Amino acid sequence: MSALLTATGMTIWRGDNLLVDAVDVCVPPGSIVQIQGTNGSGKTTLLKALIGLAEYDEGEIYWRGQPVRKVRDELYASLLYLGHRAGISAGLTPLENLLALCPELSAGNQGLDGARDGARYRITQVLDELGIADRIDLPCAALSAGQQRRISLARLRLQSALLWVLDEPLTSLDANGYAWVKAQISRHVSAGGAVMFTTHQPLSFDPIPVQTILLSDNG
Ligand SMILES: Nc1ncnc2c1ncn2[C@@H]1O[C@H](COP(=O)(O)OP(=O)(O)OP(=O)(O)O)[C@@H](O)[C@H]1O
Repeated sequence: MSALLTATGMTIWRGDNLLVDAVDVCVPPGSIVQIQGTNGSGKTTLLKALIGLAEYDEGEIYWRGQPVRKVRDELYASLLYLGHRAGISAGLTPLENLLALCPELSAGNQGLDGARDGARYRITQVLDELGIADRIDLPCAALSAGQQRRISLARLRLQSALLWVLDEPLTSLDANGYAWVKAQISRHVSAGGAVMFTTHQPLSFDPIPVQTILLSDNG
């Protein structure tokens, strides 16, 4: 099956540092790609460059075989990106944050009680899986770092997207959270989706193979 995202010769300088040196990337449907490296090795920079959120010096990026600059909207329509930070508003509740972050839930008929109740029901179910359903109406500022991370990760169950791009998705999580994220990734790729993420440590998803892009300290 043809690849979703591919890139050839990705080269990224930051100041005098060659962070990423002629790296090739291929993300087919049903695959897991991990970008691994130490602190400061360029993982986030490469991940963001691949989806148009950071500049790069050399390389070609393609979405489904088309130069990405011509089909960027198609890439974004198929993308779920979770950044390094939780990306939620501290003054809003988990429910409010997730309604805002999940277009499928917030679009259209939020003025109608039935639609709002349906969205709340779906969000409550996912937060229950994550062990934080009882926090649904508290301001996120009152939640721990790991709980805030879980709010952000709930999007993996609430949004529908072919390609997940996750920057250090296991940050701040305990063993249960870690297992939940791994299960979501396995489920997604088993259903034909693809996942690309950054990590400090290599992760295993047996029996699903993982492709590793290893960045060295200075690219
Ligand atoms: N806009 C920029 N200008 C100058 N240096 C930058 C810029 N962006 C990133 N860097 C540098 O590039 C290096 C790589 O940063 P990056 O965030 O990609 O690393 P990382 O591998 O994701 O690190 P960590 O594991 O700590 O999150 C760092 O030394 C950082 O300071």
